[in-house]
Amino acid sequence: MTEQTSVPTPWQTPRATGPVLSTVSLPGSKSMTARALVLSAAAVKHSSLAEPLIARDTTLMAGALRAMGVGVNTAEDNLWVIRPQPLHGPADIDCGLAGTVMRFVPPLAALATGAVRFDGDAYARERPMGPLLKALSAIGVQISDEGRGALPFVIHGTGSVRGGELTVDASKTSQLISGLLLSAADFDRGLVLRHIGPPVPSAPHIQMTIAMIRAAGGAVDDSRPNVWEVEPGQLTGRAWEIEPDLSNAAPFLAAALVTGGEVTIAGWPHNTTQPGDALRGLLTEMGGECVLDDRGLTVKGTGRVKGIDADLSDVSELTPAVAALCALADSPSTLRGVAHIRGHETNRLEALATELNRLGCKVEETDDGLRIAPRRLTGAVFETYADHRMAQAGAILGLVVDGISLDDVACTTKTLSDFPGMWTRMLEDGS
Ligand SMILES: O=C(O)C1=C[C@@H](OP(=O)(O)O)[C@@H](O)[C@H](O)C1
Ligand SMILES: C=C(OP(=O)(O)O)C(=O)O
Repeated sequence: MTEQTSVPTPWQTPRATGPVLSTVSLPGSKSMTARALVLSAAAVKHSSLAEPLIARDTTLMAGALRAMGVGVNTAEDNLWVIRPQPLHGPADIDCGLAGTVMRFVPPLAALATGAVRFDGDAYARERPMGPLLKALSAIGVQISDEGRGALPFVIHGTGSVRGGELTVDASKTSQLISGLLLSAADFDRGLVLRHIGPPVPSAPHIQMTIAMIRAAGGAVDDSRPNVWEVEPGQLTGRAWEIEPDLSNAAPFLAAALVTGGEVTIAGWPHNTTQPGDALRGLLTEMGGECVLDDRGLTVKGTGRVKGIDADLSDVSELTPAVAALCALADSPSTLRGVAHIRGHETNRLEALATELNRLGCKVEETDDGLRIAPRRLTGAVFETYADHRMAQAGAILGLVVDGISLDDVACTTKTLSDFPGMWTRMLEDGS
């Protein structure tokens, strides 16, 4: 595994000295790696993951499965091998700050025998878990959470889950739907899951879940709006090929936009369920020129960024990078549809407003997003709130604003093992 480049704290983000010209290879998708691991653990035969993401979130996911008895061999960086075993407690699961671990593992743990205890980082205890715990209780799973509806909690598995009809409110996170669907083929009656409430965010991530369950041999009916049905049945093991993480492409492509450079992300898939694919449209609207060809996705900027009015509900994890671009744009922007990112790694709307305002931008939080009026920015410490995407947003700004430093860049290991090294190498390639 690549080690994180040793960097001082605070980290002075590097300033671009000219247009950034680089080709970047990104590690595997966090979301696909997490799903492939869970589906492999629930399968009847062994599976492999080619080019998995090796970063904190996926290492914690591998650890969670191992703790319940699954054979997870990560000795080869580019080929992990998963051997399913009967799931059992007692087990302690560290969720870190990973939404995927805290939402995808509890339904699987409910299929184990014994007690499986979940906890995580300080802020993980603030992230929305109540609706998932309520949903699991409603299908017969015994949970001790002392009424908190949050981490820490214990799932007392009996080796089977009834499943059947279930109604949830997944407006706070799509991961509630994905987590339940990923284990539902192993529930006695499968699952008929119905969402009632404000719209579910991050719809492409649900499509990714469905596509991957089908690829593992599961039967999913998603023909009715807000209803997902998984038939009970056995999942097969398979060879998963993990695509590059397109959400992590955001800061690198943004570098082309703000410096008038040209950045290629190698191996960009031509067909994908990853929400990061929407960067092509977003960055075009913001003034870039995007070309998808055999080399990958190339974004060329002019150095001039246009403000946008955009509903980011499908691609909410891109909000910090897009907000950084908006702060550097030549016209105001409105970002909508992302109220729920107040429950991401930190309250991202509040954090973005605070940090961008600290640099001199004029940012207002709305009910479901941000209004951003660009101003001349001046350098300061950009606080990351342990959030990898806040750190990436700060790094984008630091390319063109003197004197920006991040209080903590190590938080980027959540989804990239060496963001500072990759960022510095991108600038060394040509700028
Ligand atoms: O299922 C997934 O892999 C994810 C779903 C989304 O969560 P929300 O629905 O909470 O936004 C996304 O923001 C997160 O980074 C990854
Ligand atoms: C929201 C995110 O992560 P998580 O999977 O922890 O929810 C993210 O990576 O932007």
